[in-house]
Amino acid sequence: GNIGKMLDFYSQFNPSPLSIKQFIDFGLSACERKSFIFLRKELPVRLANIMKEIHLLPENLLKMPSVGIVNNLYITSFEEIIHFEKVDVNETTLDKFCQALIKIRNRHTDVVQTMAQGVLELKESHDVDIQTENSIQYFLDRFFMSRISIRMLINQHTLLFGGQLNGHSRHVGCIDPSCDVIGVIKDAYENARFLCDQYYLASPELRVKQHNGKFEQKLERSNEIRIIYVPSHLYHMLFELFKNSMRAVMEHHGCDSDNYPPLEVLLVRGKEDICVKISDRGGGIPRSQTDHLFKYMYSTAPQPSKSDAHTVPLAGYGYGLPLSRLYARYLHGDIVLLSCEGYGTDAIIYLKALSTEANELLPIFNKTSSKFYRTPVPTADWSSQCGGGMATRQLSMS
Ligand SMILES: N#Cc1c[nH]c2ncccc12
Repeated sequence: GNIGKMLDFYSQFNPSPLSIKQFIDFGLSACERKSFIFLRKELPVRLANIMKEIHLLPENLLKMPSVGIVNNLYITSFEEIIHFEKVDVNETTLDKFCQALIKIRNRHTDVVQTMAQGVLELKESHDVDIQTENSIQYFLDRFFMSRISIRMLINQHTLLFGGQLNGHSRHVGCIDPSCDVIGVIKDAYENARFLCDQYYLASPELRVKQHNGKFEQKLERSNEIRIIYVPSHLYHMLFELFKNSMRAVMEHHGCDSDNYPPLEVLLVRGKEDICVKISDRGGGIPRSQTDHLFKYMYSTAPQPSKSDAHTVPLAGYGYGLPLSRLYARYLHGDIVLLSCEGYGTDAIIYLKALSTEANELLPIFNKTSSKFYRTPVPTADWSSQCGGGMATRQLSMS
């Protein structure tokens, strides 16, 4: 129908990534009209790009009830936004636009859980082959990244122009131009520790060290490490990693031990990277398992209902790790897990040190992405099957 035509039209455009610097400069000049003109085009472009990709999903997932629900949410929101395409720019339409954005943000609050429910419905109703699993991993990374970016644009506009006064805060929308990384680390640790104490009646201590490679000579002003970043994203990543590290330490050292090895956090500012390394002595995991922690299919298990969620030890894995890695990658950072099975795990959050390099990383709907869903799993080009082959016989001849 008409929606189909509008989707085709807007999905022809590539999303326009913004840098943190552009978010800041735009926010400081704070012109609601310019923001409206940009968003009434950019939001439909980002929505249309990911909506077209939903229809490339493996048939079995696409027909799951929960995926249908999410698809309808996107159609409703897309229709509401393109309504502003032709309106005159005046006080009234600017206010209506803000209200529409808030309504859309609320409508999509539970989309992550609903998609996880869709994956669960698929796991419980079909066998899932490797190709389907690869397509789901590829899609959900792009789908959740697109959602992170759309919510970022909506938050900036509603925070800057939604009427709430900024008070004396120096924040520009949800961006802190001078984010105190150590402060966010301590906040996330204290809140994860609270959950840990509630469940295990104990928790590992925290040791924080920092090395500011930028100020080699000690005489520099302050060697505090501050970056231009989105504190809520940084908090989300740290809170998730601290929960998982604490759970590993408490499960590995048995609940009777009275002193647990502390979590050691190292914060380093380099020329290109800011690193936050969380090291735990929680016994680690085998190398073969590490990848699974970032897999949506592996991380999807019947989630405890809201009521008993707090009884599960710091809640399964869920999508916390894959989502945290997407938050890091959204502004060209990353999260890497390096485990030594039998000893412990290092989790490293990489952030861009330069705000000019911290650009949005956005999925693009095009031939390349479409082809990914159709390409069969490549035939093996490395072999490790032992026994029976000629090579083995030759070896036995020698
Ligand atoms: N994220 C994270 C983790 C941090 N430490 C861990 N130990 C076992 C399994 C996962 C983790």
